[in-house]
Amino acid sequence: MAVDHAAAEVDHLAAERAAARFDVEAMKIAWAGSRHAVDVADRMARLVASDPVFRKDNRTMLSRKDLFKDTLRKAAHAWKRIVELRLTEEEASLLRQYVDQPGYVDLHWGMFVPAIKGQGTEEQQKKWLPLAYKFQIIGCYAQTELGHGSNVQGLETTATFDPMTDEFVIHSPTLTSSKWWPGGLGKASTHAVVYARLITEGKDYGIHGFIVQLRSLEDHSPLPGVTLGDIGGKFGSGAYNSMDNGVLRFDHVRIPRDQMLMRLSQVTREGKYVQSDVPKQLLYGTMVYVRQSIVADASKALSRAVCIAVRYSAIRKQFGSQDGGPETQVLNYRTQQSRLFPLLASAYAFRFVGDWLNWLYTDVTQKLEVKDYSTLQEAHACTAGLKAVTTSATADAIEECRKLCGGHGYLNSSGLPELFAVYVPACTYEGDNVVLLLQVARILMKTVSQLTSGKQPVGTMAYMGKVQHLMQSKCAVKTEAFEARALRMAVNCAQNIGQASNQEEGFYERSPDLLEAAVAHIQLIIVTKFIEKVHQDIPGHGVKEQLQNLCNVYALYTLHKHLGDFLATGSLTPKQGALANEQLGKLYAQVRPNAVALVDAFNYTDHYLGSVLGRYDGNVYPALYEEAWKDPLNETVVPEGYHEYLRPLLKQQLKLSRL
Ligand SMILES: CCCCC/C=C\C/C=C\C/C=C\C/C=C\C/C=C\C=C\C(=O)SCCNC(=O)CCNC(=O)[C@H](O)C(C)(C)COP(=O)(O)OP(=O)(O)OC[C@H]1O[C@@H](n2cnc3c(N)ncnc32)[C@H](O)[C@@H]1OP(=O)(O)O
Ligand SMILES: Cc1cc2nc3c(=O)[nH]c(=O)nc-3n(C[C@H](O)[C@H](O)[C@H](O)COP(=O)(O)OP(=O)(O)OC[C@H]3O[C@@H](n4cnc5c(N)ncnc54)[C@H](O)[C@@H]3O)c2cc1C
Repeated sequence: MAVDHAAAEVDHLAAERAAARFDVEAMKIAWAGSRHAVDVADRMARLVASDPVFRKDNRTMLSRKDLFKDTLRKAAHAWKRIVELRLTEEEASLLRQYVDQPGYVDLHWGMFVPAIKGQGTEEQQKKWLPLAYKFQIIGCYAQTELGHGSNVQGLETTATFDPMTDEFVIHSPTLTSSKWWPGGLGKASTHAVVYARLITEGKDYGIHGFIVQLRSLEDHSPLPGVTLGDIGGKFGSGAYNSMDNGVLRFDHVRIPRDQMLMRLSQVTREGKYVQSDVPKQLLYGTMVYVRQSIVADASKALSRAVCIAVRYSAIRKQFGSQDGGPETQVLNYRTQQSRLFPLLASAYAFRFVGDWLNWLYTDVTQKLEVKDYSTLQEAHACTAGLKAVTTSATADAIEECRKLCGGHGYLNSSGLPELFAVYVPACTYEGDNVVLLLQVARILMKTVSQLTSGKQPVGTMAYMGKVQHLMQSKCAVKTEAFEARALRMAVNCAQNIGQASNQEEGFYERSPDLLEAAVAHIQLIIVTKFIEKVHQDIPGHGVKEQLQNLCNVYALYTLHKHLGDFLATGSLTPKQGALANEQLGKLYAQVRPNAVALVDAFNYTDHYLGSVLGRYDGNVYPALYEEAWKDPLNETVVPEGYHEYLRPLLKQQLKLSRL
């Protein structure tokens, strides 16, 4: 008798859900932050999922041109819906998230507008922001050049003030000064915030931001002196190829003086350079803003991958039980759990540290408004470090989820290849992760060097003030071990650098160790913020217990993975390390019955997940089968090319065999 495997799989997920030991609806609130956040996200996700224009299941099969046009169409339709439905800023930004297709609007709202807000004077904001808010202009963020991305001070584009005409002359003096990479620049943007070296009265004052019009508002053609286009196809099918990352060159393009962003410094009518009393690092403010939002995005991308892998692992069965009973769900294999559950825990960890980082960013912004710059360094270290650690971990985790889904994970219809391809550049954009971790390391070294002078470190570095205690004690397996590991690694680096003939040389020589010290410091922050979260009042049956479990999984898994650091610094004994590993196995057993419900709590629609393996109803096999037939290759039974290339070959073989 034929067994309906599909129906059996569907029942499997229902059984998993019934076995969960906590209130999923309450967990949705803990994940999203509030009842309101759940409701509004739910509404926007469904709005997108039910609109045929936002269909995306065919995306990996489109040509680059069709994909780009599809992105323009989706962006225009999204804007139409936002206006028609009078959506709030919160709703509109969620709607764009669920459309889930990188495009020029991301840079317009995500960098162009924030750059003007952060670096423009009130007058400049009054002039430019209304135009941007109504999409009467489209903007991008043109910083990186062909020759320099990480080294912002090395950019070569010039903005030379001409006092005769009260204008800046924007120029690309070399090939390597061509702007290269800005998203939205290639085909869509009419304007850009361009970063260039300001030259006035014959002196180079370094990098500053300028608003430059690139294309005609009449017919979209490039303005005189402007050469621009797309930089070409990128990694993976679909994925980030919907974005028109661009190249841009200027040939002595003139802009009015008041298009220099003048909040941080000004050039007077006479050409005098005037520095405001604000730190010049505020020029990097837009990057800080985006880095904090990238941490929140890491938890979104990671939770999507984990949701797919957990649901599919509950459906997928391989090998029978020893007594010839039913086959085993792969989710029951201890190895599957030890690879998957730390990723599930990381998704929650990144979500909560992302919320905290958002709070920190808001707090710093408010302080800046009253000219309090005391937390600027903390904001830089936390955004740079958390961006680096969470994006690297997420990129690795998406690939691990693909492997956890076996062969089917490699199909585009699993959603994982595209998620990986679209996500991996997060390790590079908004600051290469190594470059950012070295920034954290510099701040750690500065903090260590100030310990002897009695200056008490603050914020996330405060634990370093307990130097006497942390350098000596053996630690119990909890936060203190993370503190001791991070501090001892930093102090070791500082001591080694101190022995070098000069500090810069020492830093350069020790940079691989410094990277690890920075990672240890950032992991301490993630663990600490997760612990703080679970100490809060969290309503809902069993929710707090589940989060406590996941917090322990995250901490112990991190400890297990970096046991070498803990042992080498004497922060733990080998026996404690072994006990921690034992405990981890027990925790996985507690996560197991709740795993499907824990990913349901992300509340993702099937449209947003975009994966036949991660479907909410678990009906994986019919969906995989159906999806295969949609491939353009299956439009004809006999493939195109048969008559040119297969038939002659086959005929020739036939003739040969007859000889
Ligand atoms: C199809 C399916 C869809 C699925 C979708 C799924 C998921 C999608 C997920 C995510 C997508 C989400 C968002 C996408 C977002 C973005 C992508 C698009 C755009 C990307 C844009 C960009 O990349 S823009 C360009 C970014 N460029 C960089 O980041 C450059 C990095 N370099 C630097 O920042 C600097 O050069 C530097 C910091 C490394 C060094 O600078 P320098 O001036 O040389 O400084 P010093 O090192 O000498 O330091 C001097 C002092 O300044 C302090 N400091 C440095 N930076 C800052 C700062 N930002 N804030 C405050 N202070 C800073 C530093 O500490 C020093 O201080 P001291 O003097 O006290 O020591
Ligand atoms: C998808 C995507 C979108 C982007 N969008 C934009 C945008 O909208 N606007 C924009 O302006 N830019 C954008 N960028 C550019 C991006 O910000 C840069 O690529 C990024 O900052 C890295 O700089 P780079 O390419 O110069 O790398 P490089 O610095 O050349 O890195 C190459 C290697 O050198 C290493 N390295 C560099 N410096 C050091 C150091 N001091 N110590 C040790 N190792 C080092 C790096 O770790 C890396 O391994 C985008 C990039 C991508 C991939």
